[in-house]
Amino acid sequence: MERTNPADGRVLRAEGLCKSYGKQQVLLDLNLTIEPGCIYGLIGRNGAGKTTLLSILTGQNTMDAGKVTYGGEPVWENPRALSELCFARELNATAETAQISVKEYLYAGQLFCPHWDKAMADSLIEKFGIDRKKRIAKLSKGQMSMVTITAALASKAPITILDEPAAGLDVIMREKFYRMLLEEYAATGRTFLVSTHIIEEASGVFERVIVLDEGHIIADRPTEELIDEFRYVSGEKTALDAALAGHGVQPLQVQELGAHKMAAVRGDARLFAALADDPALTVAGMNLQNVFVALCGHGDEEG
Ligand SMILES: Nc1ncnc2c1ncn2[C@@H]1O[C@H](COP(=O)(O)OP(=O)(O)OP(=O)(O)O)[C@@H](O)[C@H]1O
Repeated sequence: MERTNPADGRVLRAEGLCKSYGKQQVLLDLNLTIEPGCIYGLIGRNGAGKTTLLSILTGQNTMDAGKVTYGGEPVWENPRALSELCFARELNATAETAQISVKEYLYAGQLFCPHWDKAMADSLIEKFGIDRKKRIAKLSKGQMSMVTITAALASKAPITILDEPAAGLDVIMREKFYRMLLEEYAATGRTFLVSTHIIEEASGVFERVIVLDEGHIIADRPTEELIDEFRYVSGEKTALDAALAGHGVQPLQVQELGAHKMAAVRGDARLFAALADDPALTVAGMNLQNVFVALCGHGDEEG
């Protein structure tokens, strides 16, 4: 299939990014590289700074320190760089754009996005069954998500960023959305950066996952490689504690049920093989959601 709109090797890069709102520091000396031709997932807890990061990457928000470049050029107030980047924000009834109709919203997309694919926008809106004369404010939450997704896909921007695109969608529409994303990616090689809280569902779509926690990126890895660094190890409490201490392992997260204990452990194949060799222990794989909870669930332990 023809790849119509690749980023031609141009990289979106954030270096030393710092951002505060008043006294609240949200991003702390953050570095990130978005390579062309990849689907990235951005995950982080509520308030971790995902939207702030995405808006700074696309020149829609200021930073206090650091720089963001695309193809080596600063992004801020740079029409050439910005024309290659699409940031599809979540719509809501109070957004500035909420009083215009779907048709007007998509027309604005056409004016702002030089690679806009009108036929694709029309076909998606039709497929989603959305009345284009309706004002955005009068759409359901799911329909607002569909309009955002339509604009993101039809923008044909080499780097397309979607902030919580699946939030308002039911499970069937979410599956459909990820299928459309994969099809578009296969056809064009465009880069997508997608933030989501519905982690497990999206994990198969993300080639690479970026975890944002307390202003820092704590993981930026191919999804499978990241998942493979973690295991649940369980067994009788004293046997588990002794084994972990023997290997010098500090568990990330523990759950106890009576004399039984389960620990989320980060390590390598050698450690996991050694733990699996212990007849008193059981070693099991984790999924991306489990890994996220182990990495970012600090401070929320029960008891
Ligand atoms: N314009 C603003 N003025 C003041 N504080 C802000 C502003 N925008 C965001 N914040 C604060 O910055 C922090 C990060 O917000 P942000 O929206 O970037 O997080 P997020 O990871 O996208 O969160 P969520 O997953 O809940 O949408 C939050 O504590 C938020 O209250």
